[in-house]
Amino acid sequence: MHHGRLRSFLQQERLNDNQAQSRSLISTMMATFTTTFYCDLFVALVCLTLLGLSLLLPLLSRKRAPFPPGPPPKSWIAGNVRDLPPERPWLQCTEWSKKYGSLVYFRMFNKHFLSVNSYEVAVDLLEKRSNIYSNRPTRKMIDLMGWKFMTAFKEYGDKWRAERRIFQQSFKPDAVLAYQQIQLQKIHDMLYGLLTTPEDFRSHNRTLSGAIIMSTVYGTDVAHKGDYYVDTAESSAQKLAQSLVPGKYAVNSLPFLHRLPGWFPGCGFQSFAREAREVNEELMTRPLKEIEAGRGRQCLASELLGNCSDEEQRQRVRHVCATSYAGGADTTVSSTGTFFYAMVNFYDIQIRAQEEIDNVIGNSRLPVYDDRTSLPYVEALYREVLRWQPVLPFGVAHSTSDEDLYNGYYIPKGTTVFPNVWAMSRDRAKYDNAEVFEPSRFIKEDGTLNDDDVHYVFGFGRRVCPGRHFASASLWMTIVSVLALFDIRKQKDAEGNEIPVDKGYSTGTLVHPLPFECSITPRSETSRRLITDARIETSREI
Ligand code: HEM
Repeated sequence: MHHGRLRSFLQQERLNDNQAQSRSLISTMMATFTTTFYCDLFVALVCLTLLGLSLLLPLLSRKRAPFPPGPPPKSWIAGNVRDLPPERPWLQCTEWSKKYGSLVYFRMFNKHFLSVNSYEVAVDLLEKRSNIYSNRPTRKMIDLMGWKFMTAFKEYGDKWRAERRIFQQSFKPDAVLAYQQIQLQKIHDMLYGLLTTPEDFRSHNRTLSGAIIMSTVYGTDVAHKGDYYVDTAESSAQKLAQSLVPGKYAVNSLPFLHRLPGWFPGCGFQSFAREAREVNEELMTRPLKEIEAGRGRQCLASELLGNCSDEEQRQRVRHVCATSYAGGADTTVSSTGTFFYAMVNFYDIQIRAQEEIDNVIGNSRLPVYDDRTSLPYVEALYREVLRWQPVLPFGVAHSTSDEDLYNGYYIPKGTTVFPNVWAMSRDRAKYDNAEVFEPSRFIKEDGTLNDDDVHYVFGFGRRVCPGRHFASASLWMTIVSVLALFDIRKQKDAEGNEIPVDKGYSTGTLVHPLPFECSITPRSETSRRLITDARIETSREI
C-alpha cells in the first residue's frame, strides 16, 4: 500500500515535471516566436524603409533646380508608369511635347526618363555634351535575353570604345566602297526574286538585308528563301524590339523581379527571355565556326580575326560581327519595307521618280552607285522614306553618366534619354503636312537638294550609327534599282477593286509595315532582260 502510494506519488511528480517542461517549452517557444516575430517585423520595416528611401532619394536628391517639365505622375510610387502606353510611347511623348516643350521628363518607380523632342535640343545634349550623354541604360531584359554582347548596348567605357573603333574603321565611307559589289550582287538577286515570285516581295526584302550583311561580314551566302540564320535572327530581333519598349517589362525598372520564378504572376518574361538567350548564343557563334577553323571566303570577319593576337581580341571581333547583323539587318528591312509601302500608296511619286531615272539613266542599263548625285528626286525620295516612317521612332536610348543642368533644369545621373525621332520628323517648322509622303520637301526651288539629309534618324553624338554609310548605300541602291525596273501598284481583288494598303505599322522600338499585298510587275521587256542578264552575270561572279 505504502509502495503503491509512493509509486503514484512518483508518477504524479513525473507528470508535474512533464507539464512543467511542456510549460517551459511553450513559454520558450512563445518567447522565441515573439522575438522572431519582432525580428521579422523589424527586418520588414527596415526593408520597407530602404525601399521607400530608394524611391524617395532620387526625388530628394533634386538639387536647387527643378526637373524638366512633364506630366504629373499618377502614382507616387510607380510615377508615370500608367501615363506612358507600352505601345508607341513616342506618340504620347510627342503629344506631351506640345504642352511641355522640347524636353519632357517622366519617372517610372525610381528611374528618371527624358524624351528629347527637338533636333536642336538633341544636338545640345547628345552631341555638345556627349561626355555626359553617351552611356546606355542598363535594362535587365537585355541581360536576360543574352543581348549583352551587342556593342550598341555596352556601357560607355573601354570595352565599348574598342568595339566602336573596329566599327568605325570597318564601315567608314572609304571602307564601305569596297562592299558595293556585294550589295549590288545581292540587290540583283532580289530583283530576280521580284521578277519570278513578286508575291514573296517581303521575304525577298528580308533575305536581301540578311544576304548583304552575311556576305560582307561572314563571307557566306544565305538561301534565297527560308534561310535558317535570316529567319532566326529576324524573330530574335523582333523580340529584342519588344523588350526595349519603356514600361513594357516591369523587370527593367525593378530588376529584382528576375529572381522570382517564371510561374509567379507577372513573370512570363522569364520564359520569353530564356528562349531568346538560347538562340542568341547560337546566332553569335554559328557563322564564325568556318572562319575560325581557317575555312571560308575572304570577308570582314576573316580580316579582323587575322589581325587578332589573343582571345580577348577575338571575342571583341565576334561581338562586332554579331552586332553588325543584329544592328544592320532588321533596320534595313524596315526602311526598304517602308519604301514599298509608300510606293503603293503614293503612285504619282513613283511615276515622277521613274521619269527622272529614265531621263538620266535611260532604260538600256541597270543603275549604278555613280548615278546617285545625278538623281536628286530619287535622293529626296530616299530621305523621305527615312523621315516619313523612322525605323527607330524613339531612337536608341542614351543614359547620363553624370548629373547635368540644362536651361535651368536638373537632369540626374542615370537618366534614360530617348531621342524622340518621331517628334523630330514631325517638326512643323521644318515639315509641312508631315504625315504626307512628299519627297519634294527636300528640293529647293532651283531643283537642287536642301541641306536636310535627315541624319538624325541614325542617332546622335558618340553613339551615332556607325553603319549609316553602309545602310545608306544599300537602301539607295535598292530604291533606285526597283524603281528603274518595276511598277508597284495596289493588288486588285476578284471584282477588280484595289485592295487598300492601310494596315499601318508594328509596335516595338523598331517598326515594320504590317504585312500587305501589292502587285509588282516589270516595267518593260527590256527590264525583264536586264534583270535576267544581271542574274547570270552575278552567278558567274559568285
Ligand atoms: C536604315 C538602317 C539603319 C538605321 C535607321 C540605323 C539607326 C541606328 C540608330 C538610331 C542607332 C542609335 C544611335 C544613337 O544611340 O544615338 C544605331 C546604332 C547602331 N547601329 Fe545602326 N542603323 C541602321 C543600319 C545599321 C547597319 C547596316 C549597321 C551595321 C553594319 C548598324 C550598326 C549599328 C551599331 C553597331 C550601333 C550602335 C552604336 C553604339 O552604340 O556605339 N546600323 N543605328
